[in-house]
Amino acid sequence: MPEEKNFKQLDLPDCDIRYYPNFFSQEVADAYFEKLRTKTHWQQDDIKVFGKVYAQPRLTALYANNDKPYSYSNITMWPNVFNGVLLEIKSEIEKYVPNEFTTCLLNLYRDGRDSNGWHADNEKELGINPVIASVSLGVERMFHLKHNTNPLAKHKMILEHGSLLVMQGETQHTWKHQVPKTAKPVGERINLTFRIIK
Ligand SMILES: O=C(O)CCC(=O)C(=O)O
Ligand SMILES: [Fe+2]
Repeated sequence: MPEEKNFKQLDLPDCDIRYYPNFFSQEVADAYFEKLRTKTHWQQDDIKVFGKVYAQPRLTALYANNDKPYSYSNITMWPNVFNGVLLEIKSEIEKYVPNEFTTCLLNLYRDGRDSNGWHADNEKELGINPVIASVSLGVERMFHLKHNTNPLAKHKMILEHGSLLVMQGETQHTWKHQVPKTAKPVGERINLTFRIIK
């Protein structure tokens, strides 16, 4: 039997999104942040938007237990081999979200100018109705959700240090999400999204 932990099911149509506010304790989350900040092979890719090339407004890294690449927005990322801290986080998540995640995409938002624009994680290598388990470490940032066809269906929430957000079911087909820039002077945030790519 999978273990239970307190979560809030978001009351939104056509999706299945759960938020676990304190999935990791403050101490554990602090230690993960520090390790991932220094040990991750961060990269900054260029993205093409309407034919113009920009540096992606955040650093990223891909880790996996296989050699499958992940492609989005004209970028193809090749994975590093999972390290100890990512394997530890992955196995803790899998106790509550029964799945065998193969891959983790990491984002480092260096300050409030870094962001992640409106998108859905609907690349074909993720399969239909992917389960995406998203861990937040470091400063809190806003997370926005909007329905693809119903302009009244939208939501804004804060992703806290040590939290876990799970998006599953039809969510990636019916909703988009973003982490907007903020004018507030904020420090670094690391986000980990565990996914399955076979
Ligand atoms: O940083 C986040 O909370 C979201 C990241 C995200 O949506 C992604 O990497 O696909
Ligand atoms: Fe995403």
